[in-house]
Amino acid sequence: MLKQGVKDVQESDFDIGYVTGQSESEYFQFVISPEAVLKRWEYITVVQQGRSIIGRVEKLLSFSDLIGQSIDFETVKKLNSTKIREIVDVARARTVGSITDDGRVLKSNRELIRPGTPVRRSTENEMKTLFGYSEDGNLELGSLTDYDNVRTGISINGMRRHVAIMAQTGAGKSNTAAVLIEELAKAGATIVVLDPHADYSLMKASKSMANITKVFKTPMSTGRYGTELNSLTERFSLRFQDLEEDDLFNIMRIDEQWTNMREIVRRLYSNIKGKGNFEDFMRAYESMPLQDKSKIAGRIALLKAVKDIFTDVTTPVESYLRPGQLSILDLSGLDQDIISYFCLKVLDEIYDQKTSGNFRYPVFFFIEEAHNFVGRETVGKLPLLIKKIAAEGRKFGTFLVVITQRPGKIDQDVLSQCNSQIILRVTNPMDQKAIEESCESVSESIINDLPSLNTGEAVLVGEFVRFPVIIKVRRRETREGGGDIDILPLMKESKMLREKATSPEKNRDFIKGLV
Ligand SMILES: Nc1ncnc2c1ncn2[C@@H]1O[C@H](COP(=O)(O)OP(=O)(O)OP(=O)(O)O)[C@@H](O)[C@H]1O
Repeated sequence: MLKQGVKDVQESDFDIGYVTGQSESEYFQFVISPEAVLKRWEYITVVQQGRSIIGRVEKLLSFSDLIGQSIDFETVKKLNSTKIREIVDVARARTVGSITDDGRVLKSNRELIRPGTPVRRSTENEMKTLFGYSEDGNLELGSLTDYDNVRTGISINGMRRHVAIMAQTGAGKSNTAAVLIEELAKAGATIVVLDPHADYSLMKASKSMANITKVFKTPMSTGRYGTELNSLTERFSLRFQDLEEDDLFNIMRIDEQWTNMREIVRRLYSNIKGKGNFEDFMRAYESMPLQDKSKIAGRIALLKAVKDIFTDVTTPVESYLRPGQLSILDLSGLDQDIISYFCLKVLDEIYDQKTSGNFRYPVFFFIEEAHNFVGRETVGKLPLLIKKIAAEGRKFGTFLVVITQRPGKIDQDVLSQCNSQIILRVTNPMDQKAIEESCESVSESIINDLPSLNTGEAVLVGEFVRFPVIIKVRRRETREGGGDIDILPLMKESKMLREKATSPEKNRDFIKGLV
């Protein structure tokens, strides 16, 4: 940014303010030069004993002694027409870190910042030193907000802990998760994505990812695939005779209290288990006494509705767990019980491979809509397994990336096991509270920033960054599966169809038909 009237000189060369009032090592305030235009979240520097201390502007205030709260309209008008200028602009900044004169980066500042110390805008180089991205051991996620040239990211080593991606709907969660998947995949990670709305399946359609991606879907998938991609997907299937009784109860939604129903199904299945397929099961059902048949008829209908997912083989773990492979499980079109059953199978098989040492490479599980898999009140084997992975998984090189639009609804133990967070816009106070309570490194000031983030802007906090930082996440390179629909042209089209259908000619024809 150039100072007015001074050509070719960066404004960062000038003092734009002076530290005033009471300051601490973490916070300080400064009076702003009337010529300077400063925005929230800009970075500023004070130099003390050869060390550059970088701060982030968190609050901007403007004061006037003359134009006080009870002043009337006419007086303000008169004052405005005079040359009297006594307004004072003040900024409050939080220190982020400091850079020593030999270029070392220090995480915190322990020195007092004295009143009267000059303040200047931070230079791009200082920003790059503090937040910059270097090829080695980093994943580039975007650039520093308002500093497009400062590419920034997270440390791969920081990914040795679980990560939470949280945002309200439409704030850019899926795009952020896709960027993280792309970056991890480039670095050679083995990734498994549980994708309830087929938001990620189109990653397979991108040149850069096509060879390393496998999309598994069921015949019930409602994902928006093109014909060319459809042929590249693989079928995910289950062998009916491999189901446990509990699995069958879950699929047929027979809760524990329905003991009679459970007993009938148990009897029916005990003759088939391990041997007979879905058709055998249905034949056995048809030959049951009418009294028993009618008791479970509704539940049989539920099972019939998902019969297409059953074949004679269960998709083997080797097909979705391969070094460096991105496996996307398209779970669209299935209801939550079946989704949970599928995911339990997949996670259980993979975790088994990891804990037994059969698969050496780090595995990242991306769980979209995680509050539906491991909610505060969700019970069952799947939430138990996810909680186990959250508690112990990292010892075996198994890492979770939980993605949710309802942080307040996800199991709080799982959330608190995530040592790094990517938080996009969140305005719901309950969700903000849940984030603040479960995430150690999230401060009140970060929570206050969340509602004002633009789409795609994210706060990164925790183990994978040196300092909490607000970035603009880059757009995903791969195609979106579930982005916002452009409704305007569709509404125009439906209006046209409506007009056509209700045109005077149509009406005339209709009335003619009546007489
Ligand atoms: N970093 C970004 N820059 C520009 N546009 C973005 C960015 N991230 C997301 N968008 C756009 O914002 C819209 C919503 O993004 P996205 O689907 O990622 O949000 P979401 O939080 O996952 O929403 P939902 O909960 O509805 O799935 C999309 O149209 C997407 O293209």
